[in-house]
Amino acid sequence: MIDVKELAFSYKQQQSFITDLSFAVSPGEIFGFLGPSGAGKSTLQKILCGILRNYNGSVTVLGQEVKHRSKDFYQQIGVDFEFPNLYGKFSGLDNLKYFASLYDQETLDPLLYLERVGLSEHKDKKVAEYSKGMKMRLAFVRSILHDPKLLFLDEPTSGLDPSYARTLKEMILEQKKLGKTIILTTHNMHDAEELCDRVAFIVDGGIKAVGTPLELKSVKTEVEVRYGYRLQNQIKQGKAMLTELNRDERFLKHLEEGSLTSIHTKEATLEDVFMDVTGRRLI
Ligand SMILES: Nc1ncnc2c1ncn2[C@@H]1O[C@H](COP(=O)(O)OP(=O)(O)OP(=O)(O)O)[C@@H](O)[C@H]1O
Repeated sequence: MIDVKELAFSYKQQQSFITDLSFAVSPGEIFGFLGPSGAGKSTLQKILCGILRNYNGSVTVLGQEVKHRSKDFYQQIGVDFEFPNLYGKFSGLDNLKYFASLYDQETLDPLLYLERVGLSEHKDKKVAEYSKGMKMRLAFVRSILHDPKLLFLDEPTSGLDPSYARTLKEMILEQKKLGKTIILTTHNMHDAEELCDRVAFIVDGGIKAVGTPLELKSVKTEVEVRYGYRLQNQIKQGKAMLTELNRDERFLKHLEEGSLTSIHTKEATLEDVFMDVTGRRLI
């Protein structure tokens, strides 16, 4: 679906921002770009969807070199970038009707999808009067309206209230079930873990690691154990590395005496691994 080989890209102010980058995305995958602000996630997305064309190397998307994409390329991809480009003087429904009219193929029913993202009652309101979250939900619907094979989503849930963030995540997973390929940009490790089949760690315009969230986390083998125990009518807490628990005298004593009150492991998060691999925090 996407095949990037030896990609190189410079901004005027930032020469050689991307150098020698190669990766591939299979059909039906949700592939995440995870990285902090300024890492190059949006730049990569803009290259993949044909907005930035002055790159070197090869970027094949849907079988086409994006630099020389054909006219029907945009019929097959959907784009939802962070700052939605919507028409403020049109209503939400009219925005969707207008975008639907740009496509050759039949589109989804705008009313049905406005309802799903909680915008039915605001469908006739001018988009200029929408809140940021309302615009984001509308922009998401716009990106899937023409039933594209490939979706580019840039922070689709950032800043949404939890219930709409959940709705959008369910709709993203629904798109995957329909066989769509999705490139999802995020700096939220929870979203990356919940939604992505594979995740690429992006820093300084490069990919520092790629894998499933489980594979990436399994690199970090040091697991900490925290346990609670009862001592003179008080609950105290102890900790040890899992590999050293069998030599932790306090733990063994309370285990034998039956005075342990809790045990839990603190497993590595994607953010822990991200910091280990890249030396950077996600935010
Ligand atoms: N049009 C541009 N001209 C020059 N430099 C740019 C341009 N757009 C982005 N950059 C620079 O390229 C780098 C990567 O930016 P990019 O927007 O791709 O990062 P990002 O990972 O998407 O960040 P965020 O999470 O904040 O959106 C940054 O240093 C940014 O300043």
